[in-house]
Amino acid sequence: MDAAEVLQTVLSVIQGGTPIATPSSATSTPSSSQMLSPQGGGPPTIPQMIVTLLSLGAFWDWLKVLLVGAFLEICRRGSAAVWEKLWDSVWVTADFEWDSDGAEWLMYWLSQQRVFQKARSIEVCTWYFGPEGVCVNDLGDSDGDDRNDQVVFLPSLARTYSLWYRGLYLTVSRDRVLDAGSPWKTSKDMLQISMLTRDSGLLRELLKEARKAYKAANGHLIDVFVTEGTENWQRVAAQEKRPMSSVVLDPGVFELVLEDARDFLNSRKWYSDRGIPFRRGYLLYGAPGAGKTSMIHSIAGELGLAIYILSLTVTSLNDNSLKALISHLPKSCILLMEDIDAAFVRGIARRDIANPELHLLTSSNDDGDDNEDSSKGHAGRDPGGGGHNGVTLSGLLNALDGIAAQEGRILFATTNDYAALDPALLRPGRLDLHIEFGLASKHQAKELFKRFYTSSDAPVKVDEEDDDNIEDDGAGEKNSAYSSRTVSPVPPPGNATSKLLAMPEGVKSVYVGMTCTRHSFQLPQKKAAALVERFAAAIPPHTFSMATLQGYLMAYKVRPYVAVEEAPAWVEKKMRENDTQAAAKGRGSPGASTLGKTGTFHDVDD
Ligand SMILES: Nc1ncnc2c1ncn2[C@@H]1O[C@H](COP(=O)(O)OP(=O)(O)OP(=O)(O)O)[C@@H](O)[C@H]1O
Repeated sequence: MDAAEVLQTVLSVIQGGTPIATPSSATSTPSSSQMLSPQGGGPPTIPQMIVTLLSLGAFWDWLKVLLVGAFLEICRRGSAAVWEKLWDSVWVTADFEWDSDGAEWLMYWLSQQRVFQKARSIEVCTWYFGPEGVCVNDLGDSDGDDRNDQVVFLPSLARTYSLWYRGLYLTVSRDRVLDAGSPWKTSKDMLQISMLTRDSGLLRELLKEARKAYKAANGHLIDVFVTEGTENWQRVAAQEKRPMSSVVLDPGVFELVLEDARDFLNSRKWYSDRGIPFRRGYLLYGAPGAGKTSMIHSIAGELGLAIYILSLTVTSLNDNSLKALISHLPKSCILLMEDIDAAFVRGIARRDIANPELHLLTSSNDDGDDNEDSSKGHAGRDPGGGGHNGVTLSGLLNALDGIAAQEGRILFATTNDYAALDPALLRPGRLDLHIEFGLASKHQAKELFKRFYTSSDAPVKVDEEDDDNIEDDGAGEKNSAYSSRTVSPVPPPGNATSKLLAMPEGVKSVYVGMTCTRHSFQLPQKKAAALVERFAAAIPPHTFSMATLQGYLMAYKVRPYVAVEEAPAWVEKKMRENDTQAAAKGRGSPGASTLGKTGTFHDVDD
């Protein structure tokens, strides 16, 4: 009986009929079909079929093939598993997403390794420098200052680099894999590092070393994050730390905030012992251009904290995403909400969108005292001229101090309009310390002047002798054609600075703003002291913002004498402008450049 016959028999049995007779079965002596047929001529029973199958020689051949195949497959899989186990036992491997911090540290570490510097296959990138640009190299033919000349060397895709670390064999590879988490089936790059050792602690050591080297290289920078999508943070920049001395405030203000924040960061246990949420909030309010943002930047540098900037006016933001964003903050960081009043005026919905019939947003889903706070003085305030997002005041309050709010974060909120803020937001626990920033005081004007002309990293050398040649009335400087608004089209000859500003004869100066030809100017101490006093005397206190004064001095970057000389005229002109503006707007009396009602400032420029 051949295989076709057996198959036919089996099929007919399955179909419940009698076996189909084949020509061979019709002619031959008792065939399989006959054997399978019960004596009564009905369909064969299952035991009969089994007996028949076992009696077939081909069946045993098939069985042998099957068993050998199964055995070989088991061996293959077993050996693969054993090999994998063996491999795992001698290698320690770690995978990093390409845009993760770990990958960044390792990339920096790798960029310092000779093997990588000498690698013969490498990806050269001229547009991606990484958020910190720490892996940036120049090609050796420039001083490296020009970003256009710089490149970054990345490991090539799907290539493995081998090197030695503390005498251990190490491989690094970069691969592109399918992003399992992405609904769009996008791919992502992964950095894999494997070390030939059984001690996973060594990989941790390597990571620590890479992080330390990276941080050391970044010691002068602070990380700045913004929201990515609506629930995640993305690092967008690493900015140079701003020296504390560059923010000129009245004595003690900067120190007060800095020490308070420092003290807070060191008091985690104190807070937890007393069951107080470990969070601190500062509100910096006052005149535009008074140094609020500058101070936050500088404090972040002093404390070594990253800044997370959250704009409440983003239209895609809602209560849930706000909560998610705040709960995704790291343990210690600065959360910056700039112009928080703008959120109230333009973006934030003061009605609870879940309960639109509520005219005033109450915090019944928050905690008790907000009810009372929220109802003070803000009823009927128009939520603003459109652009609403889904953030409600209670959503904001919850996000700031609800259960999910991150512990250890420092919140800095800034506003130019203190009165626009809801009292619920201002209460201790949310914004604990409110610091007012006024227009420039005499002290600030003096310090700003000193900062311009007496301290600089790369001063233009002016020795006493040269300096003495500059007449104190600034006549020498006056002709230097170095000014923001009055530029002589054809500068007087023989002046190095002026040459750079030279324009073809007959062509009028067409620009306003500041030109920059020399980096800085350094006055000798004794001259500086005298000029500082004269400058401060010319500037009326609490009349101009620091940004305005800075703008003025920028126009006289290398002409301190003229800056002092022309200050009274400039002040007069500015005051006049301001009066005209105030009169035009019909808001306030002439000279309304000074502090208005509490918390609201008007600068002559603003
Ligand atoms: N107190 C200050 N000391 C030094 N520079 C200052 C000071 N205030 C303002 N400036 C300068 O003015 C410019 C604007 O400052 P900054 O952005 O810090 O002001 P702000 O108070 O945050 O303004 P706004 O409320 O409009 O955001 C910056 O270039 C900064 O260097």
